[in-house]
Amino acid sequence: MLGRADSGDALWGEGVGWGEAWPAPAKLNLMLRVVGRRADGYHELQTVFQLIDRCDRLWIDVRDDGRIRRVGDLEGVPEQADLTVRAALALRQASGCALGADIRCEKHLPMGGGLGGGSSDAATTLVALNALWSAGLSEDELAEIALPLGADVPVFIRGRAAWAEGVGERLDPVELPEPWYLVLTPACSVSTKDVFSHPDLTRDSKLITLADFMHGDTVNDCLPVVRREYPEVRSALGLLDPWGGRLTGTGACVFAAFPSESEASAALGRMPAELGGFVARGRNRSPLLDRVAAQTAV
Ligand SMILES: C[C@@](CO)(OP(=O)(O)O)[C@H](O)COP(=O)(O)OP(=O)(O)OC[C@H]1O[C@@H](n2ccc(N)nc2=O)[C@H](O)[C@@H]1O
Ligand SMILES: Nc1ncnc2c1ncn2[C@@H]1O[C@H](COP(=O)(O)OP(=O)(O)O)[C@@H](O)[C@H]1O
Repeated sequence: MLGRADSGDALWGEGVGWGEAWPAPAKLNLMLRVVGRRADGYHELQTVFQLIDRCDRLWIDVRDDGRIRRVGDLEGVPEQADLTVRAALALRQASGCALGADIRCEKHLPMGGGLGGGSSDAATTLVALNALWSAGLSEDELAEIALPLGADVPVFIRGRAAWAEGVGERLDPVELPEPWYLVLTPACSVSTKDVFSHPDLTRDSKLITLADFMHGDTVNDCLPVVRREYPEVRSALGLLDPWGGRLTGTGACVFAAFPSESEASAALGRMPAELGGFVARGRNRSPLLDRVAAQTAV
């Protein structure tokens, strides 16, 4: 888990030189309703995704020998289970490309935090390799390959803040305010699978509209279960009470919105020193879209 003292904060914005890195931004779920369950066990959701300017960074070298390799380790994730490797294999299969890749991922996003880091790494790998291999797949085709890798991967392929339905594959871009967020990263990892299989999870929320959300309906149906099962999340949320703290996805991260960076930073400064957290800006457009445009212009 990365704390606030992390010197390698990966943000994007004015004056940030990306070099050869491919950004993989985090997301927040600004609300999340569980509105049904499909025959295959997956849950139907309504959610609003917004990107934030906190990113993992990937470096990818094309190989001529067709091998796909992860460079470096990721604690608890074997190479063949790594979503970057699985994404590259899926793209190679779908495109029939004979090339390979060495993939290095510099993690800045906590795993199992509800920030979608692994999903974003997978999406960035798909988008980057589609360009680097000149595979020529469309955005729709990439989104189709993305979904079996994880319900959250398509939104990172599209790279836009979105109103989402289904399991997250039906996406409508939305223009939202772009506040500053204080994100707290409790020292625990929440399993998405465990939350969705919990007997007490609400699974029949009524459908709402984008207008309802805009008027302040920001319920997260996973919250009661996560708050009960994970004391670290419960206490982090309590700390954000004065600013209306929310859970992102199935957690473990919690967040609150502020009108300015200085107010968000001041609130972070009031948090216990041992609790990890960071300040990031909400974004409606992913830096990945600019990075791929720069690549294809070369
Ligand atoms: C809940 C959300 C909201 O954005 O975020 P996270 O908190 O995980 O970041 C996502 O829908 C998560 O997407 P993702 O993390 O890609 O989940 P997946 O790997 O596809 O699913 C992990 C497991 O959770 C369950 N699952 C997931 C999504 C869903 N709509 N219904 C489910 O029942 C399934 O048991 C699945 O095997
Ligand atoms: N490159 C990767 N980065 C992060 N997690 C990965 C990666 N590859 C596989 N995983 C697995 O995916 C799980 C979910 O990761 P992540 O997307 O970061 O969390 P969340 O779905 O809660 O937002 C991790 O706990 C890990 O086991």
